Amino acid sequence: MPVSVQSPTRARNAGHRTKRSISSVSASAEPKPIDPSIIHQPNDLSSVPSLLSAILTQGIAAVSSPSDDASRLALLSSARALVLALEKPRETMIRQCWADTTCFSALSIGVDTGVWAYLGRDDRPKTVREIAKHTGFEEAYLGRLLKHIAAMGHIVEVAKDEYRPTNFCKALSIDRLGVAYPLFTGPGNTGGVFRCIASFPSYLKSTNLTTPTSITESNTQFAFDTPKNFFELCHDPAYAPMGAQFNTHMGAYAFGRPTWVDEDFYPVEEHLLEGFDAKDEKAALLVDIGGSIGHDLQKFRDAFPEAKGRLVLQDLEPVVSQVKEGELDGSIERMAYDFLTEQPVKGARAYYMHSVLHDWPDKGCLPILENVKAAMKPGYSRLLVNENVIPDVGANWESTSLDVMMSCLVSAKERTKEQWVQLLERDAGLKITGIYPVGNGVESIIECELPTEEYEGSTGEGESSTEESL
Ligand SMILES: C[S@@+](CC[C@H](N)C(=O)[O-])C[C@H]1O[C@@H](n2cnc3c(N)ncnc32)[C@H](O)[C@@H]1O
Repeated sequence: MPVSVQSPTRARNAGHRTKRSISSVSASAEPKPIDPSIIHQPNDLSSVPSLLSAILTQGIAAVSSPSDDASRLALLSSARALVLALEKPRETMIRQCWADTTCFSALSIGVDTGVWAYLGRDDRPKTVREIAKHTGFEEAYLGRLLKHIAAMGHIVEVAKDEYRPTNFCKALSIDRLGVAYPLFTGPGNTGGVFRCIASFPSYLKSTNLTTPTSITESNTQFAFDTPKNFFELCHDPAYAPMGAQFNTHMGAYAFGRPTWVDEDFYPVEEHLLEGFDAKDEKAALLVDIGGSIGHDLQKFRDAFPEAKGRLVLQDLEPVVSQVKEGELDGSIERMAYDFLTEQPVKGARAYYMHSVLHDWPDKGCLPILENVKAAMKPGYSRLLVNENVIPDVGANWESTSLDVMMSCLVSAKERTKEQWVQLLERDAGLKITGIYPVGNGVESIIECELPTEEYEGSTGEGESSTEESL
């Protein structure tokens, strides 16, 4: 039975009501309750005509030049907006609360049990009976799960109890992509990353709705009732294989996205290769700090196979030991290293950190930056911070979701340009020499050096010609 809750303001004012006439109610009066009939109205019917016309134009551009990903992304954004505009609030709520969550669970079960690997191994439609036989599922229940996945559009129902894979379903059988699902649902009954997401509203209330900044009392510690932070938890054998899944997931995150070694992104040749001091054969060209299982260094090696100098992958021991022999180019050194301790590789041409500082609140970043600074050679070494620079207006959902995720898991954040200038220049005492963006929702390269004596502070304006798109 619905319970009517009187707001504290209304309760306080009730005794004075007789002193105020209805006509004296002004803009400052309490707003009227929302009319419940809006539940039956589409979310934003008025924007449908303009979205349809944008979709027509963007659709023609995307189809006529399939290699132009910007057109496809613009079309996708309008198509998503159209769905939301047409949906009624009840439909959005049921989709988000029932359909998306159960679909996620079913996808995760399918990854775990090899359903997608079997269905997606070729384009031939397969019966529920056949898939059940190959995966050990009870046929009747698998049929129910597949019906839901088909209703959500991820597989195609070609006949009763018979399905064809989509491109997405096939991709789920690739470990790097599929592993995100069991990472979020968690090993055993631990609840994985979802446990943190589910506890976040209560955690925020417990902190009086303030920005999460505590490294020792983050939402992960609250959710799992542990003193361990997210990364320590990942490496706790009780939660295996969460750590390995997380590292693999990080490799997939960058799948198909622009990378800093692409042409027209960061001037690798001019800023790193030229001027590299190759006289000392032990000289390091690039040190990837918190580099996970080496995907970024491998991309660098693929792009610059002839580049001289050491390429050093640094991460915590359980992470670097996850890299199997032959997985990375033989020239990439693996080094177990805790970045809260002294940096052992001195005077490298470049130190690189990708999605590392976003894991830490400002006060947690400072010791990490101090250790890099102490190893940098003045006038020679560069620090390349590969991170989102959130625009003040019009942020992309990939980066905003990551921002909330960071606050939820590790009390950290994605940063705006102003916040990067504050952290890297004013707090850590580095000099930002350029910010190189490549597109909204994709990490930029923030290039830093040790400040020279003449340096009197900078606005963080970079050399990049596309700086204004930040
Ligand atoms: C979000 S991941 C980014 C990984 C990689 N740079 C990338 O972009 O895919 C952060 C990395 O920092 C590593 N890390 C966390 N604490 C660390 C520490 N104290 N010392 C070294 N690495 C650490 C984690 O193991 C993880 O690989």
